Amino acid sequence: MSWSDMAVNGRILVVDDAMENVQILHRALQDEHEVLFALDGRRALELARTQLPDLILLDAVMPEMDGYAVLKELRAAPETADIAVIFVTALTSPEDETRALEAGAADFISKPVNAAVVRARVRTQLTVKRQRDALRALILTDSLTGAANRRAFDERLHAEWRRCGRAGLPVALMLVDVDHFKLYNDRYGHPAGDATLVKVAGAMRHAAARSQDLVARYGGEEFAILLPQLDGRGAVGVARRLMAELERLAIAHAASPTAARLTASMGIACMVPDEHSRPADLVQVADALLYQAKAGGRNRWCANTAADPCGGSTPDPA
Ligand SMILES: Nc1nc2c(ncn2[C@@H]2O[C@H](COP(=O)(O)OP(=O)(O)OP(=O)(O)O)[C@@H](O)[C@H]2O)c(=O)[nH]1
Repeated sequence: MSWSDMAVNGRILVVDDAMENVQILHRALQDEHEVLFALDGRRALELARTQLPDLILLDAVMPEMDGYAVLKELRAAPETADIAVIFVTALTSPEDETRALEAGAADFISKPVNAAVVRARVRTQLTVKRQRDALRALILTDSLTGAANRRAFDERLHAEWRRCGRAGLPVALMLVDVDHFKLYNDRYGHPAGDATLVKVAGAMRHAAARSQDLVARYGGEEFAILLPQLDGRGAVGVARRLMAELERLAIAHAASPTAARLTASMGIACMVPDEHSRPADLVQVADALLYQAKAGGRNRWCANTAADPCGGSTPDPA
Protein backbone atom coordinates (compact mmCIF):
# COMPACT_ATOMS: atom_id res chain seq x y z
CA MET A 1 0.00 0.00 0.00
CA SER A 2 1.40 3.42 -0.92
CA TRP A 3 1.43 6.41 1.41
CA SER A 4 -1.24 8.10 -0.71
CA ASP A 5 -3.50 5.05 -0.31
CA MET A 6 -3.01 5.36 3.42
CA ALA A 7 -4.04 9.02 3.42
CA VAL A 8 -7.72 8.05 3.51
CA ASN A 9 -9.88 6.69 6.32
CA GLY A 10 -8.64 9.30 8.75
CA ARG A 11 -10.61 10.60 11.70
CA ILE A 12 -11.04 14.33 11.17
CA LEU A 13 -12.41 16.78 13.73
CA VAL A 14 -14.00 19.88 12.17
CA VAL A 15 -14.34 22.85 14.54
CA ASP A 16 -16.39 25.88 13.49
CA ASP A 17 -19.05 27.93 15.30
CA ALA A 18 -21.16 28.15 12.10
CA MET A 19 -23.04 24.95 11.31
CA GLU A 20 -23.10 25.76 7.59
CA ASN A 21 -19.28 25.77 7.48
CA VAL A 22 -19.18 22.45 9.31
CA GLN A 23 -21.58 21.04 6.72
CA ILE A 24 -19.46 22.26 3.78
CA LEU A 25 -16.33 20.61 5.22
CA HIS A 26 -18.25 17.49 6.16
CA ARG A 27 -19.50 17.14 2.56
CA ALA A 28 -15.98 17.64 1.22
CA LEU A 29 -14.47 14.94 3.45
CA GLN A 30 -17.14 12.38 4.27
CA ASP A 31 -16.41 10.04 1.34
CA GLU A 32 -12.80 9.52 2.39
CA HIS A 33 -12.85 10.02 6.16
CA GLU A 34 -14.72 9.76 9.40
CA VAL A 35 -15.76 13.32 10.26
CA LEU A 36 -16.51 14.54 13.81
CA PHE A 37 -17.50 18.11 14.55
CA ALA A 38 -17.63 20.65 17.37
CA LEU A 39 -19.29 24.06 17.39
CA ASP A 40 -17.09 25.60 20.09
CA GLY A 41 -13.58 25.35 21.53
CA ARG A 42 -14.45 23.53 24.76
CA ARG A 43 -16.30 20.77 22.95
CA ALA A 44 -13.43 20.56 20.46
CA LEU A 45 -10.93 19.97 23.28
CA GLU A 46 -13.17 17.33 24.83
CA LEU A 47 -13.53 15.46 21.51
CA ALA A 48 -9.80 15.77 20.80
CA ARG A 49 -9.04 14.18 24.19
CA THR A 50 -11.60 11.39 24.00
CA GLN A 51 -11.66 10.57 20.26
CA LEU A 52 -8.00 11.30 19.39
CA PRO A 53 -8.60 12.47 15.81
CA ASP A 54 -5.80 12.20 13.26
CA LEU A 55 -6.28 15.81 12.22
CA ILE A 56 -8.24 18.90 13.31
CA LEU A 57 -9.64 21.55 10.95
CA LEU A 58 -9.92 24.55 13.24
CA ASP A 59 -11.76 27.81 12.71
CA ALA A 60 -9.53 30.67 13.90
CA VAL A 61 -12.31 33.09 14.86
CA MET A 62 -14.90 31.78 17.32
CA PRO A 63 -16.70 33.44 20.24
CA GLU A 64 -15.44 32.73 23.80
CA MET A 65 -12.51 30.48 22.90
CA ASP A 66 -10.86 31.18 19.55
CA GLY A 67 -8.78 28.78 17.46
CA TYR A 68 -5.46 30.05 18.85
CA ALA A 69 -6.59 29.36 22.43
CA VAL A 70 -7.80 25.87 21.42
CA LEU A 71 -4.46 25.14 19.74
CA LYS A 72 -2.56 26.29 22.83
CA GLU A 73 -4.52 23.91 25.07
CA LEU A 74 -4.12 21.04 22.61
CA ARG A 75 -0.37 21.51 22.64
CA ALA A 76 -0.25 21.69 26.45
CA ALA A 77 -1.82 18.24 27.03
CA PRO A 78 0.50 15.26 26.28
CA GLU A 79 -2.29 13.15 24.74
CA THR A 80 -3.28 15.85 22.21
CA ALA A 81 0.05 17.66 21.79
CA ASP A 82 0.93 15.90 18.51
CA ILE A 83 -2.43 16.13 16.73
CA ALA A 84 -1.95 18.14 13.52
CA VAL A 85 -4.13 21.22 13.11
CA ILE A 86 -5.09 23.03 9.91
CA PHE A 87 -6.46 26.50 10.46
CA VAL A 88 -9.52 27.30 8.35
CA THR A 89 -10.23 31.01 8.35
CA ALA A 90 -11.43 34.09 6.51
CA LEU A 91 -8.44 35.98 7.93
CA THR A 92 -6.02 35.79 5.04
CA SER A 93 -3.36 38.42 5.61
CA PRO A 94 0.26 37.21 5.73
CA GLU A 95 0.28 38.25 9.41
CA ASP A 96 -2.71 36.00 10.17
CA GLU A 97 -1.15 33.13 8.29
CA THR A 98 2.18 33.60 10.08
CA ARG A 99 0.47 33.82 13.45
CA ALA A 100 -1.35 30.51 12.83
CA LEU A 101 1.81 28.74 11.71
CA GLU A 102 3.83 30.15 14.59
CA ALA A 103 1.15 28.97 17.02
CA GLY A 104 1.85 25.43 15.79
CA ALA A 105 -0.68 24.95 12.96
CA ALA A 106 0.51 22.53 10.28
CA ASP A 107 -1.27 24.34 7.45
CA PHE A 108 -3.70 27.10 6.61
CA ILE A 109 -6.85 27.04 4.40
CA SER A 110 -8.72 30.24 3.53
CA LYS A 111 -12.50 30.65 3.49
CA PRO A 112 -14.55 30.32 1.37
CA VAL A 113 -13.11 26.84 1.08
CA ASN A 114 -12.67 24.86 -2.09
CA ALA A 115 -13.57 21.17 -1.57
CA ALA A 116 -10.74 19.82 -3.76
CA VAL A 117 -8.16 21.98 -1.96
CA VAL A 118 -9.46 20.84 1.43
CA ARG A 119 -9.24 17.17 0.40
CA ALA A 120 -5.72 17.57 -0.96
CA ARG A 121 -4.45 19.42 2.13
CA VAL A 122 -6.05 16.85 4.43
CA ARG A 123 -4.46 13.99 2.49
CA THR A 124 -1.06 15.64 2.78
CA GLN A 125 -1.34 15.99 6.54
CA LEU A 126 -2.58 12.41 6.92
CA THR A 127 0.35 11.15 4.88
CA VAL A 128 2.74 13.02 7.16
CA LYS A 129 0.99 11.59 10.22
CA ARG A 130 1.06 8.01 8.92
CA GLN A 131 4.76 8.34 8.08
CA ARG A 132 5.49 9.75 11.52
CA ASP A 133 3.51 6.97 13.21
CA ALA A 134 5.36 4.31 11.19
CA LEU A 135 8.72 5.83 12.05
CA ARG A 136 7.83 6.06 15.71
CA ALA A 137 6.72 2.42 15.77
CA LEU A 138 10.03 1.46 14.17
CA ILE A 139 12.04 3.45 16.68
CA LEU A 140 10.16 1.93 19.61
CA THR A 141 10.01 -1.74 18.55
CA ASP A 142 12.50 -4.56 18.98
CA SER A 143 13.03 -5.89 15.47
CA LEU A 144 13.50 -9.55 16.45
CA THR A 145 10.54 -10.12 18.76
CA GLY A 146 8.17 -7.29 17.84
CA ALA A 147 8.02 -6.39 21.56
CA ALA A 148 8.59 -2.83 22.70
CA ASN A 149 12.28 -1.96 22.96
CA ARG A 150 14.16 -0.49 25.89
CA ARG A 151 13.52 3.08 24.77
CA ALA A 152 9.75 2.47 24.57
CA PHE A 153 9.86 0.76 27.96
CA ASP A 154 11.65 3.70 29.59
CA GLU A 155 9.18 6.19 28.08
CA ARG A 156 6.13 4.22 29.21
CA LEU A 157 7.52 3.48 32.66
CA HIS A 158 8.02 7.19 33.33
CA ALA A 159 4.60 8.12 31.89
CA GLU A 160 2.76 5.42 33.88
CA TRP A 161 4.71 6.31 37.01
CA ARG A 162 3.47 9.90 36.76
CA ARG A 163 -0.08 8.89 35.81
CA CYS A 164 -0.50 6.22 38.50
CA GLY A 165 1.21 8.49 41.06
CA ARG A 166 -1.38 11.21 40.42
CA ALA A 167 -4.21 8.70 40.75
CA GLY A 168 -2.76 6.89 43.79
CA LEU A 169 -2.68 3.60 41.84
CA PRO A 170 0.00 0.88 41.89
CA VAL A 171 2.46 0.09 39.10
CA ALA A 172 3.76 -3.46 38.86
CA LEU A 173 6.86 -4.52 36.98
CA MET A 174 7.97 -8.03 36.14
CA LEU A 175 11.50 -8.70 34.92
CA VAL A 176 11.71 -12.04 33.12
CA ASP A 177 14.98 -13.79 32.33
CA VAL A 178 15.10 -16.98 30.28
CA ASP A 179 16.96 -19.70 32.20
CA HIS A 180 20.26 -21.08 30.89
CA PHE A 181 19.88 -19.40 27.54
CA LYS A 182 23.59 -19.54 26.83
CA LEU A 183 23.36 -23.33 27.07
CA TYR A 184 20.29 -23.22 24.78
CA ASN A 185 22.23 -21.31 22.11
CA ASP A 186 25.21 -23.62 22.53
CA ARG A 187 23.01 -26.67 22.09
CA TYR A 188 20.55 -25.59 19.39
CA GLY A 189 22.35 -22.73 17.64
CA HIS A 190 21.86 -18.96 17.63
CA PRO A 191 19.09 -18.90 14.94
CA ALA A 192 17.03 -21.39 16.98
CA GLY A 193 17.70 -19.18 20.01
CA ASP A 194 16.30 -16.20 18.10
CA ALA A 195 13.16 -18.13 17.14
CA THR A 196 12.70 -19.15 20.76
CA LEU A 197 12.95 -15.56 21.98
CA VAL A 198 10.13 -14.71 19.54
CA LYS A 199 7.99 -17.48 21.09
CA VAL A 200 8.80 -16.33 24.63
CA ALA A 201 7.73 -12.77 23.73
CA GLY A 202 4.47 -14.18 22.32
CA ALA A 203 3.88 -16.11 25.55
CA MET A 204 4.35 -12.88 27.51
CA ARG A 205 1.86 -11.00 25.34
CA HIS A 206 -0.57 -13.84 25.99
CA ALA A 207 -0.04 -13.63 29.76
CA ALA A 208 -0.24 -9.81 29.95
CA ALA A 209 -2.99 -8.98 27.49
CA ARG A 210 -4.72 -5.90 28.96
CA SER A 211 -4.47 -2.89 26.65
CA GLN A 212 -2.31 -0.98 29.16
CA ASP A 213 0.19 -3.82 29.69
CA LEU A 214 3.53 -3.46 27.94
CA VAL A 215 5.86 -6.32 27.03
CA ALA A 216 9.36 -5.05 26.29
CA ARG A 217 12.69 -6.60 25.44
CA TYR A 218 14.87 -5.28 28.21
CA GLY A 219 18.12 -6.61 26.82
CA GLY A 220 19.40 -9.93 25.39
CA GLU A 221 17.26 -12.72 26.82
CA GLU A 222 15.73 -10.50 29.48
CA PHE A 223 12.23 -9.03 29.16
CA ALA A 224 10.21 -6.53 31.17
CA ILE A 225 6.45 -6.55 31.57
CA LEU A 226 5.00 -3.27 32.75
CA LEU A 227 1.62 -3.71 34.44
CA PRO A 228 0.10 -0.31 35.28
CA GLN A 229 -2.75 -0.26 37.80
CA LEU A 230 -2.07 -3.81 38.89
CA ASP A 231 -1.36 -4.79 42.50
CA GLY A 232 1.12 -7.48 43.55
CA ARG A 233 -1.55 -10.16 43.59
CA GLY A 234 -2.57 -9.35 40.01
CA ALA A 235 1.06 -9.33 38.91
CA VAL A 236 1.63 -12.75 40.46
CA GLY A 237 -1.41 -13.88 38.44
CA VAL A 238 0.40 -12.74 35.27
CA ALA A 239 3.52 -14.69 36.36
CA ARG A 240 1.43 -17.83 36.88
CA ARG A 241 -0.12 -17.43 33.43
CA LEU A 242 3.31 -16.97 31.86
CA MET A 243 4.65 -20.08 33.62
CA ALA A 244 1.61 -22.05 32.43
CA GLU A 245 2.11 -20.74 28.88
CA LEU A 246 5.79 -21.77 28.88
CA GLU A 247 4.76 -25.18 30.17
CA ARG A 248 2.20 -25.45 27.38
CA LEU A 249 4.77 -24.42 24.74
CA ALA A 250 7.13 -27.09 26.10
CA ILE A 251 10.18 -25.84 24.16
CA ALA A 252 12.78 -28.58 24.57
CA HIS A 253 15.98 -27.53 26.40
CA ALA A 254 17.96 -30.73 26.79
CA ALA A 255 21.02 -28.86 28.10
CA SER A 256 19.22 -27.13 30.97
CA PRO A 257 20.12 -28.28 34.50
CA THR A 258 16.73 -26.91 35.68
CA ALA A 259 14.18 -28.74 33.50
CA ALA A 260 13.89 -30.67 30.24
CA ARG A 261 12.10 -27.68 28.71
CA LEU A 262 12.74 -23.97 28.48
CA THR A 263 11.92 -22.10 31.69
CA ALA A 264 12.21 -18.54 32.94
CA SER A 265 12.76 -16.75 36.23
CA MET A 266 10.86 -13.63 37.24
CA GLY A 267 11.21 -10.76 39.67
CA ILE A 268 7.97 -8.92 40.44
CA ALA A 269 7.92 -5.50 42.09
CA CYS A 270 4.81 -3.51 42.83
CA MET A 271 4.77 0.05 44.20
CA VAL A 272 2.40 2.97 44.51
CA PRO A 273 4.48 5.93 43.28
CA ASP A 274 4.93 8.75 45.80
CA GLU A 275 7.12 11.83 46.08
CA HIS A 276 9.98 9.84 47.64
CA SER A 277 10.17 7.09 45.00
CA ARG A 278 11.44 7.00 41.40
CA PRO A 279 10.79 4.60 38.51
CA ALA A 280 14.39 3.38 38.94
CA ASP A 281 13.44 2.13 42.43
CA LEU A 282 10.81 -0.16 40.92
CA VAL A 283 13.35 -1.55 38.44
CA GLN A 284 15.89 -2.06 41.21
CA VAL A 285 13.44 -3.98 43.42
CA ALA A 286 12.31 -6.17 40.49
CA ASP A 287 15.94 -6.83 39.55
CA ALA A 288 16.85 -7.89 43.11
CA LEU A 289 13.82 -10.22 43.18
CA LEU A 290 14.81 -11.69 39.81
CA TYR A 291 18.26 -12.39 41.25
CA GLN A 292 16.57 -14.09 44.21
CA ALA A 293 14.47 -16.25 41.84
CA LYS A 294 17.61 -17.28 39.95
CA ALA A 295 19.51 -18.02 43.17
CA GLY A 296 16.53 -19.96 44.54
CA GLY A 297 16.68 -22.50 41.72
CA ARG A 298 15.22 -20.73 38.62
CA ASN A 299 11.87 -21.55 36.97
CA ARG A 300 10.12 -19.44 39.62
CA TRP A 301 9.05 -15.95 40.54
CA CYS A 302 9.86 -13.82 43.57
CA ALA A 303 7.65 -10.86 44.39
CA ASN A 304 7.50 -8.08 47.00
CA THR A 305 4.03 -9.22 48.06
CA ALA A 306 3.53 -10.58 51.58
CA ALA A 307 0.80 -13.01 50.52
CA ASP A 308 2.66 -14.68 47.67
CA PRO A 309 6.39 -13.90 47.91
CA CYS A 310 7.72 -16.79 45.82
CA GLY A 311 6.41 -19.60 43.67
CA GLY A 312 7.30 -21.79 40.77
CA SER A 313 5.90 -23.94 38.06
CA THR A 314 5.24 -27.67 38.39
CA PRO A 315 8.47 -29.56 39.13
CA ASP A 316 9.81 -30.81 35.85
CA PRO A 317 12.95 -32.93 36.11
CA ALA A 318 15.84 -32.17 33.83
N1 LIG B 1 19.89 -16.36 20.10
C1 LIG B 1 20.03 -15.25 20.78
N2 LIG B 1 20.73 -15.25 21.94
C2 LIG B 1 20.83 -14.12 22.63
C3 LIG B 1 20.26 -12.91 22.18
N3 LIG B 1 20.55 -11.96 23.09
C4 LIG B 1 21.28 -12.53 24.08
N4 LIG B 1 21.46 -13.85 23.81
C5 LIG B 1 22.22 -14.83 24.57
O1 LIG B 1 21.66 -15.06 25.85
C6 LIG B 1 22.68 -15.63 26.66
C7 LIG B 1 22.55 -15.12 28.07
O2 LIG B 1 23.48 -15.79 28.83
P1 LIG B 1 23.73 -15.51 30.38
O3 LIG B 1 23.53 -14.05 30.67
O4 LIG B 1 25.03 -16.13 30.73
O5 LIG B 1 22.55 -16.21 31.13
P2 LIG B 1 21.90 -17.65 30.96
O6 LIG B 1 22.76 -18.58 30.19
O7 LIG B 1 20.51 -17.44 30.44
O8 LIG B 1 21.86 -18.17 32.45
P3 LIG B 1 20.91 -17.69 33.64
O9 LIG B 1 20.33 -16.36 33.26
O10 LIG B 1 21.82 -17.58 34.81
O11 LIG B 1 19.88 -18.74 33.81
C8 LIG B 1 24.04 -15.28 26.02
O12 LIG B 1 24.64 -16.44 25.55
C9 LIG B 1 23.62 -14.37 24.85
O13 LIG B 1 24.45 -14.56 23.72
C10 LIG B 1 19.56 -12.93 20.94
O14 LIG B 1 19.05 -11.94 20.45
N5 LIG B 1 19.47 -14.11 20.29
